[in-house]
Amino acid sequence: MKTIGFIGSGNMGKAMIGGIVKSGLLTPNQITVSDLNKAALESVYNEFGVNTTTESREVVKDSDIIIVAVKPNIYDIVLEQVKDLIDTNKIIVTIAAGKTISSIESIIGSDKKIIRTMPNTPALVNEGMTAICKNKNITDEELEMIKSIFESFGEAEIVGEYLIDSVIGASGSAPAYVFMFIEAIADAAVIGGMPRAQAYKFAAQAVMGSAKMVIETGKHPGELKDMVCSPGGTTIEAVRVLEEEGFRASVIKSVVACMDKSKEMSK
Ligand SMILES: NC(=O)C1=CN([C@@H]2O[C@H](COP(=O)(O)OP(=O)(O)OC[C@H]3O[C@@H](n4cnc5c(N)ncnc54)[C@H](OP(=O)(O)O)[C@@H]3O)[C@@H](O)[C@H]2O)C=CC1
Ligand SMILES: O=C(O)[C@@H]1CCC=N1
Repeated sequence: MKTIGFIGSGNMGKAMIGGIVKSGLLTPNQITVSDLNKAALESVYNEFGVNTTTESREVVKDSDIIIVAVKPNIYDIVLEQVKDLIDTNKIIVTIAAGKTISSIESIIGSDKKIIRTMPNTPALVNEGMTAICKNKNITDEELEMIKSIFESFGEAEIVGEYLIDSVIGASGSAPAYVFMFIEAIADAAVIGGMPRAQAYKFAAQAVMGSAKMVIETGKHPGELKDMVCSPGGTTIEAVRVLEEEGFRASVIKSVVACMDKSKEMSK
């Protein structure tokens, strides 16, 4: 495996660095990370032992694959600062919402190798979900190699770039809504007298187990829901109130708002 560099080691950069190091796909000395935030840099050094620098240009010089993990609004600034060091052998990997392949090509050149991805923070615990797309300069072997990096901390699928807005709605941003769901279930359990830490454990394990059932049984989520609802029982009462309160409609509306924002950021 080649050397990897990260520009930015915040929430998403750190989750990916942690995922790669814990998987053993690369050793920490094959990874170089830059960040302007010294605390963030210290944190990845202390936890994962990777090489660190405050200079993005060092990252580009030292790495075959460069993952740009800064906020979308400073992507262009960072790329402008390093573009003269990007040759036609290096692979630039983006993870930002709203940064299309053509917008990156317009900064670093359409002759460069570019991969656009959308990962999510569960990468930190080896349960990431990443969508990957590429520009015309990436070979099939390179695409597979990049996919294997993302598979080192979860699942990865190659998609057409037109699907990226849906990916952000379904997996990139989704952990936030799932955490809110877990928090709300736990709040209710606390109302019932359960200690908070125990409530998070019960709610989170129920969400994880349910997700696993969807993936492993292949059954329709509605069928799995029906299996929990005993006639005249407790669950159907919760389902009745969720429907009255517009639970599914509000989730759909929220995810569509997320996708719309992604489209707007891509203009
Ligand atoms: N968070 C998530 O769940 C996901 C995020 N993404 C994408 O990942 C990208 C990063 O998001 P996120 O990790 O949440 O953001 P963070 O703000 O947590 O991380 C970005 C890091 O980059 C640092 N930074 C700022 N400017 C520079 C620079 N010029 N050179 C090097 N480092 C710099 C920031 O420092 P400082 O704090 O001082 O600004 C910060 O530590 C975004 O583009 C986002 O769209 C994609 C999927 C999921
Ligand atoms: O909120 C955001 O814009 C980023 C993209 C997906 C998750 N976080």
